Amino acid sequence: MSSHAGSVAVFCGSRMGNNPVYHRTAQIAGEFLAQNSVRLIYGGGANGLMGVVADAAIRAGGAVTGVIPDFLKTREKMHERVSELIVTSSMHERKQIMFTRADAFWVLPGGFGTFDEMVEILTWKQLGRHDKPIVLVNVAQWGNAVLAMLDEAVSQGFASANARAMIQVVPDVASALACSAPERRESTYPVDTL
Ligand SMILES: Nc1ncnc2c1ncn2[C@@H]1O[C@H](COP(=O)(O)O)[C@@H](O)[C@H]1O
Repeated sequence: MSSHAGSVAVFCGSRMGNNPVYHRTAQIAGEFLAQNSVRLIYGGGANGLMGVVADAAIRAGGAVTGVIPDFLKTREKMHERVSELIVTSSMHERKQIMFTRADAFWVLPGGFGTFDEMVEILTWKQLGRHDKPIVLVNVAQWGNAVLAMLDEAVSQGFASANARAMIQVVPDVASALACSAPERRESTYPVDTL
């Protein structure tokens, strides 16, 4: 497994979305990580696509770390069957733990929370706080609008083309794994230096 990440943080929806392909993609992501001995790090809920990824990874015998803030335990239905469950006192702590533990980040279909997580991890990379792969799985073109927003920021002179290139876009999960080899591990920084 040396050519792949040892752990991948998956950002995705706490809802299922309207297209059945999103459910299938989340399932494939969980299975794929497990089959490739890559630990899944995720938000710790059993709801929506987040729950689907975790369930699929668990069923396939994979290692799963869920990281959930105490205030979301009920709302996002804390997953009881993950291999490791971390309950944090805040969203900030959740993000810090997910960031520190992941070797790469996958963005699967999701809503505002997913966008927040994606943009934050991208801006941390832009600021030189890490050099871990960030991969958006653009199944069914779900991410076109958010990608257009990034492109527009470059067109309008508010972001560099280099920063835009810090997020890779792939059509499916298999391609995401191929993009997730660790880059320069030593260049990861603790979030509290941000
Ligand atoms: N502001 C947020 N920062 C980090 N994570 C967040 C935030 N708001 C929601 N989230 C989490 O993201 C996932 C997915 O949310 P969706 O809105 O369904 O995409 C969920 O665990 C939220 O707690």
